[in-house]
Amino acid sequence: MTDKSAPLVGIIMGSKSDWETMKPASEILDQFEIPHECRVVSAHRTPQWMAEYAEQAEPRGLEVIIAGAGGAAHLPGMVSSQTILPVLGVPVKSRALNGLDSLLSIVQMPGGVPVGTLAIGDAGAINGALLAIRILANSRPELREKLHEFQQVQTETVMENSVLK
Ligand SMILES: Nc1c(C(=O)O)ncn1[C@@H]1O[C@H](COP(=O)(O)O)[C@@H](O)[C@H]1O
Repeated sequence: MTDKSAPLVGIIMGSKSDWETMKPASEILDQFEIPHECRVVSAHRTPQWMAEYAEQAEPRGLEVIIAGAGGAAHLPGMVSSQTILPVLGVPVKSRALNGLDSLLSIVQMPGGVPVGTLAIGDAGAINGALLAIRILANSRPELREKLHEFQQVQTETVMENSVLK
């Protein structure tokens, strides 16, 4: 029997300071009632834990990993190199370079080690969660239904507020 509460998505981030950016991803997954976990895992500061996390993710039943990191953001790529799960990278806005460093560190992967790179900041985190849900929805019709509803409500909300003057 499959455990309905076992996490399907792992949200990881290089530092606790990334939580504010990554929290909206967790909120979207909550909204869709997707079991997930949120952990600090760093390629730089906790390399062994990162390797363990990446290697164990698939056997533990995770299906997608969303990895947020800022600055020299090596976490998504290093995790991708040690798992066959889809890894979605969220560049966290850095103080020094506004997240451009994070974006470039995540996006420019060598061929053979894929990371799906999202936008800088919380929009990237939100879309990372929605992409994770779309991936899960490929084999879960009930999730596909929820995604249709989500899009419809979003469109209706924008249309209801479309007249500005
Ligand atoms: N980019 C990485 C990695 C990594 O890629 O492994 N580990 C931590 N960091 C980043 O360092 C920034 C500053 O971290 P602190 O706020 O803890 O100094 C964070 O945005 C984190 O993602």
